[in-house]
Amino acid sequence: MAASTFHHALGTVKFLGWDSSPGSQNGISTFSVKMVSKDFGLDMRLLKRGNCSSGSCKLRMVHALASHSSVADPVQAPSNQNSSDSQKKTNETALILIRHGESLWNEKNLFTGCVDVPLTQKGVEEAIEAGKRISNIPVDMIYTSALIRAQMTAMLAMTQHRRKKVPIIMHNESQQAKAWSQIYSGDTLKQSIPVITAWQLNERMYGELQGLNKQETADRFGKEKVHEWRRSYDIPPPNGESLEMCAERAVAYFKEQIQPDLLTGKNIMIAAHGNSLRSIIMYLDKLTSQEVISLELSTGIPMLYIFKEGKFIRRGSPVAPSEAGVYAYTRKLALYRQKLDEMLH
Ligand SMILES: O=C(O)[C@@H](CO)OP(=O)(O)O
Repeated sequence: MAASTFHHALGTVKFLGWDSSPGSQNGISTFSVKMVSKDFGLDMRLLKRGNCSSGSCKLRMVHALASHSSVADPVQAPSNQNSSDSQKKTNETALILIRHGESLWNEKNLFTGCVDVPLTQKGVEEAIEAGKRISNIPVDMIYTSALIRAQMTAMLAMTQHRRKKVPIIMHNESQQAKAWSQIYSGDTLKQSIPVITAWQLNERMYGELQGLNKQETADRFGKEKVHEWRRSYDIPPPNGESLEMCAERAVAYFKEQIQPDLLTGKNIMIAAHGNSLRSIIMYLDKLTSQEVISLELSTGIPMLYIFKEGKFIRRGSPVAPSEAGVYAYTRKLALYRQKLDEMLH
């Protein structure tokens, strides 16, 4: 069979030739292909049923060695699968934002910023509770900051998800880290959720306020001054980042890395911080620099958006995993939940 290109629900794939040992499992022949799609990259092995000579056969991915891997979730709404025009049909996806649970420095009322502080016991419980609230919402990819409090929150929340996929942190910091963390089972990969960590989603850098007590700082510099440092849009704390500076990197990252994933039909969760999320919400909700001043985010409360036809529709925070309104809101969420119910009962 000559080299040729196929269109598959996962992207365009280029046939490279037969696998060196074209085995046969239950009548299924294997061959190797190279994904052309920039979203998947690298080599992927596909299975094809029956005779391959026609070139019009259906492909099913079983094995991927992609660094930025993603796999079709078998518990997706039917309209999400098996069609080359799935790009058109998957233009409605879920975006979940979660501010991390309470950290040890939140508890002590200290400015934290980019200092890497873990969760308190209460923060652990908040993350678990957040996970319960989103346990029926599909998650294909997770983005977190580089800080442990956001990563703990994402991981603890996912322990509650009914789909029971395993969140796996991608290590792309070096070729070796990437090579050493490869997964060699297609089935295992299908049960995994890639977790991308990015410093751009970190909390705003609080400069010389980091480690200082918020109350003592207010007593020393005045309540108004400290409020200006904490909540104004463009006034930075001493040697730190203003919200505007934080937005420059966090919103740029969202637009360049996360939004393209939403556009290709992936459901995404972002676990990050008070101010990096405030800047992203400012972009999603088109808030002015005046409006964002009064936006406050509680720890461990998930917020749901639906991304549809290029627009972000704020759905609010699911009050409980059983909240009917959230799942009835789109046909896809309702179908996803129904499929989970069928699978788990
Ligand atoms: O200390 C911090 O890093 C942040 C978030 O906890 O505080 P603030 O609410 O002042 O932005």
